[in-house]
Amino acid sequence: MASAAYDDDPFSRILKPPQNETPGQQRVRMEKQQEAQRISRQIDESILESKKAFEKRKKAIKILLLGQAESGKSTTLKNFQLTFAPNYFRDERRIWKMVIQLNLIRSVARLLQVLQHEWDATTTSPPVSPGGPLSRKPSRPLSLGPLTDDHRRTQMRLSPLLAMEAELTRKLLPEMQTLNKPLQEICVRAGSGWKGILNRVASPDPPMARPRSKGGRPGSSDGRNRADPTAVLVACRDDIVGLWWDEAVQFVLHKHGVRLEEMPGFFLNDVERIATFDYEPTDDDILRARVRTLGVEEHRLVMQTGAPNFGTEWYVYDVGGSRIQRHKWVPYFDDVQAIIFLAPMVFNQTLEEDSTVNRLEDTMHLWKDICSNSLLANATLVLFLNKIDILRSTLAAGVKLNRYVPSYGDAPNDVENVTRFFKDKFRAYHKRHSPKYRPFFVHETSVIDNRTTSAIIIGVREGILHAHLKSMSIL
Ligand SMILES: Nc1nc2c(ncn2[C@@H]2O[C@H](COP(=O)(O)OP(=O)(O)OP(=O)(O)O)[C@@H](O)[C@H]2O)c(=O)[nH]1
Ligand SMILES: [Mg+2]
Repeated sequence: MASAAYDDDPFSRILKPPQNETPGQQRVRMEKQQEAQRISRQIDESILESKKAFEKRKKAIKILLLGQAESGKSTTLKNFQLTFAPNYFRDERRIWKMVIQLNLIRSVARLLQVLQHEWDATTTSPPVSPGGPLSRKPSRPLSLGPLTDDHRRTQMRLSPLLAMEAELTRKLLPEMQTLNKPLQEICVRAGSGWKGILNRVASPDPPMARPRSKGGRPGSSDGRNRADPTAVLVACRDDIVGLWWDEAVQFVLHKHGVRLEEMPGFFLNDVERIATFDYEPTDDDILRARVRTLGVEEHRLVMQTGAPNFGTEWYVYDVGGSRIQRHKWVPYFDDVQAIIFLAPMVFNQTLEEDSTVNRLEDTMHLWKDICSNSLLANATLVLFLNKIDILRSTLAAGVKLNRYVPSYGDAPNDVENVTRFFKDKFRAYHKRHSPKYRPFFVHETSVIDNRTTSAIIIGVREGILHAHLKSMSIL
């Protein structure tokens, strides 16, 4: 009977013990069978786990941060992290310290570049001397412009900083060597483990490198240890401070229309605090640090509130905003509940990737595309009119909006009127181009200010949760 059953069932035939099996062979066969069963159970369990994770993820709320490059997407993500996990950056300060140092070095490099342009341009111009701390000493000018040979000497003393920038960028971003463009920003490819790389490069300062006194020059005879950005920055601190606050230098920057304070990752006002051996970035510093995003990064956040089993898990997707990055956004469109769109209120600048396109014009086009996209028809759109602080300082500096946007006409050139003007424009596009009705949510933000941004984010979270529950007919 047993033999007939084995012959009928193909599985049983496979498992059928061979004829004349010895007890030893039987033991080995049984052990193999048990091992096979254990592996099969393991596979079943992992399939179940993945299914559970998939279901959980389907229930999770997904937010996509969109907007052009430098609009403030990654900074908004940092605000989410700080709002829902106040100690988020505690263990990352060393990494951010290096980013901030590189941001600072980049500003110095840009400053020196402008001075060089001035030297190149003024060799035949009549001298202009607005004076200033560096130009008070009598010295023979090398050029006929406002800059003296004191400025030249400072420029030469700062050259180790530039060498350091090139060296660090090479270490951090080997792929950028091929681009070979001067003054490039630090950028990170999503999922490249960039924090790990930075952590390895940002080795702690050796104890022997600490100065005996403030501003000492340790590490080598002139203190400019080529491998340590902290030591080089400390050694260059007084020169950077002197140059940045020098009246002649400010005059040249103004003359060339360069507002370094509007550059991403601007830390020149904080050199005395940052260029020290004991510097540790604050959360505010980290919010202002600039790292360009390439690709799409997924960040999981777990929140304390929400309906039981619902609304506690959020995924925030941070994307690269430059034009060549935007096609990578689309695969995320059909699975998100909400978009936070960052529209920087910078009306007098052009895109870095295309200097013929005004930033605000690009933002308006992008907003129109997002509003009209049918894959996003059910998503809640939240608009952040960001960089309000920069708008304020631009208007205060006397820059007229109607020079860039003639339709603004003769309305007052102040923050209140300008903001209202843009709000109305964005609202009109939203109404006209959305495939079906949806409410218009807008906030004026300056996402480098965590206190006000946190309050906005908490409100946005409630709004998104509410809309999501409603769409699932839970409310
Ligand atoms: N002053 C000011 N600076 C801001 C504001 N929002 C962002 N920034 C700064 O602008 C720079 C660019 O911000 P990011 O958040 O990196 O921009 P992004 O949209 O992620 O840019 P990509 O990654 O290139 O797409 C950073 O140095 C920020 O600190 C703001 O409201 N005011
Ligand atoms: Mg970014």
